[in-house]
Amino acid sequence: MSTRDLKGLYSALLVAFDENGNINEKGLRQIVRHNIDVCKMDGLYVGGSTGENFMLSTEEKKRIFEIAKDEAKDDITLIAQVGSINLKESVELAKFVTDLGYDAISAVTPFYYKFSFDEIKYYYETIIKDVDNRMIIYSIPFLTGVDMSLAQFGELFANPKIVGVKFTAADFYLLERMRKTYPDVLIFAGFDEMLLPATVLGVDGAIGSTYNVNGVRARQIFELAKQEKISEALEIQHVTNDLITDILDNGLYGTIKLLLEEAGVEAGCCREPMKKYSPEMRARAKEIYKKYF
Ligand SMILES: CC(=O)N[C@@H]([C@@H](O)[C@H](O)[C@H](O)CO)[C@@H](O)CC(=O)C(=O)O
Repeated sequence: MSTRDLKGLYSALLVAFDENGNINEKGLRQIVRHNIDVCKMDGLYVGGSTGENFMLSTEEKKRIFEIAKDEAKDDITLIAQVGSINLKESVELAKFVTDLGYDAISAVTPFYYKFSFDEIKYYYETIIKDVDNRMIIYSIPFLTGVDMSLAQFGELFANPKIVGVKFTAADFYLLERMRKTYPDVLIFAGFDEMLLPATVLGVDGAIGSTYNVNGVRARQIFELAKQEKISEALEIQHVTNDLITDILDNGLYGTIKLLLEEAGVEAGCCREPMKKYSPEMRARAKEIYKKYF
């Protein structure tokens, strides 16, 4: 099992697709390199929401895990998101990425059906049971509808292989309670627009989509906040949030890919049913790039 320190800043890795929705390997490798060489990320979170993962087949997910590992080698920390409501698939992927040498696995809370907490607990324990690896819970209630309480998180953390949580929520009361109650658990902030307040509350790192292009500013916010230079960090969070607002208005993942294209990275298209880029969307992305980079 990898003993690598998991703390730090991670890009939630984007995946380049061609016009037909197939993985563009060359583009994907370029995105990985850009995150390492330009954005200076500590790690990559592969197979998350940003990776359009829930629209992919098992074989495509495996190929993406292979390409990301092959390109990144051991240069940065790699976390693989293997969660799915097909538990057998998650178990298979957890073994696959552990054999590839991923430093940790992560799994989104099972969604769509209203699973009970006992079922959710069973899901995590089953995924992690037969692999020599560490698990980060991926909690994103606004997309999954799964809200867990402080005590329920605690029940999951009681398993020594469940070492952390990716907390994509704006519930800062719960975040503060979690930090105080479980001081040894790794907490990763999931909303890039709230990186500063999350860092003030003591998160160990962050995982985000916009870090694929805005990693340098994210690093400044994170480091300044840890040094308690709050007003300086806030200035950068303000610029970052202007950028994120512009990105969200123009279409989240597509716009980040178009910004990468402006930076010379072949980031490609999004997977259907996400929409194709219109000429207006492309033009707006060029303006956003000029304004912020
Ligand atoms: C739904 C979503 O995309 N959330 C992003 C955020 O980085 C988000 O895009 C950003 O804060 C803008 O709202 C991450 O939490 C998701 C993520 O890390 C992932 O790809 O799994």
